[in-house]
Amino acid sequence: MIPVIVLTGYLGAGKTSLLNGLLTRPGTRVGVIINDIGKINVDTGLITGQIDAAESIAGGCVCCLPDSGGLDELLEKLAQPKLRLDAIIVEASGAADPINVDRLLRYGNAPGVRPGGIIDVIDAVQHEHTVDTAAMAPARFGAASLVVVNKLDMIAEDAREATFARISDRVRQANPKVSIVPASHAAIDPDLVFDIALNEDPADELPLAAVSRAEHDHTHAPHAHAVTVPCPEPADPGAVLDLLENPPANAYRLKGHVKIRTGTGVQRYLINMVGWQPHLQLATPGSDPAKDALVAVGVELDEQQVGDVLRAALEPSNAEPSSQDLIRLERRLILSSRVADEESVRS
Ligand SMILES: Nc1nc2c(ncn2[C@@H]2O[C@H](COP(=O)(O)OP(=O)(O)OP(=O)(O)O)[C@@H](O)[C@H]2O)c(=O)[nH]1
Repeated sequence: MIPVIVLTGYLGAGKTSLLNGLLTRPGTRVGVIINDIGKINVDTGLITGQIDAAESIAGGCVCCLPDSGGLDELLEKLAQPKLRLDAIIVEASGAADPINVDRLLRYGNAPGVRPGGIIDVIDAVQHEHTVDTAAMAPARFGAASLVVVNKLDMIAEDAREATFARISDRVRQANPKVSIVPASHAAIDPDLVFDIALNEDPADELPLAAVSRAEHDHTHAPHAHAVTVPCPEPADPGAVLDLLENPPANAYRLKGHVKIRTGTGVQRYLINMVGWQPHLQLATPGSDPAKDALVAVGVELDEQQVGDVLRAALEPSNAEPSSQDLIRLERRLILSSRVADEESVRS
């Protein structure tokens, strides 16, 4: 399933800049949906990286669509196997409310896609005059999976750290567990957001990867780190679900194939968790059980601690799983296969 990553942020916060940064890393085939309200046109050159497929939602804000119909249609188009996309990025308009965008994605029905996180971009200079002006922290942060505090280059050097800390505190009032990264020119490490599939240019793509990789290495964006823990033997479903419900600090993503003991024997699953939103499906056909492993990706990961937490969750288990944990597993699979069913599962 293709992850759908949504960029939100107040007008001028740096969404297009962030998108451009993500697109400078060929190796991953990326589709883009622009919510232009007639303003941005993919052809104007504002988007400078390599896009493998593009669509646009014009004439209105994505979050004000009467239902997810419009967005679902575009996602379905981009999810066609012939496009071979690895990720779809939706740049919402500056007017879009992340809460509504989150609702659209959760209750959408586009086949072949899964949530890939909502990245909310904050303009560190204007934030407290535009978005965060009331006593309560803005509710919009509750829907974000990653918050990028941008334009820190425009803050005096001696005030930068304090500004980042102040804004982070406000964000955490609405969303205590969200990942927050500092940025200038909206530069974040693309590895944090999606998998960089290759370190070399694919034969049929523009041979730009080497150049842009070199550029990327000079952006000074905080680097994403990965911690990998192999899963050669079946683990207990309860332990794995506990991990997904309470992932280690700063682990923005968890992904990988794992073996889990179920009521009917051992089953292999593909796990994809982004910003505390877990997605579970049966293992990808053709994937090699000998390479099963779980990978945590994040900025400023405590590698030892994260490794210990993952190892504990993946501890080989010979015990029969409890019926309660099997129900939890089933429920998680249903929620992942059709997020729109969440309400019916709850009731
Ligand atoms: N100095 C500085 N300028 C920035 C930074 N990020 C973005 N900009 C500039 O701010 C302006 C707005 O950036 P965009 O990336 O277009 O912002 P946006 O959120 O896509 O804007 P809208 O689509 O109009 O809502 C552009 O001129 C960018 O070059 C930054 O971190 N530092």
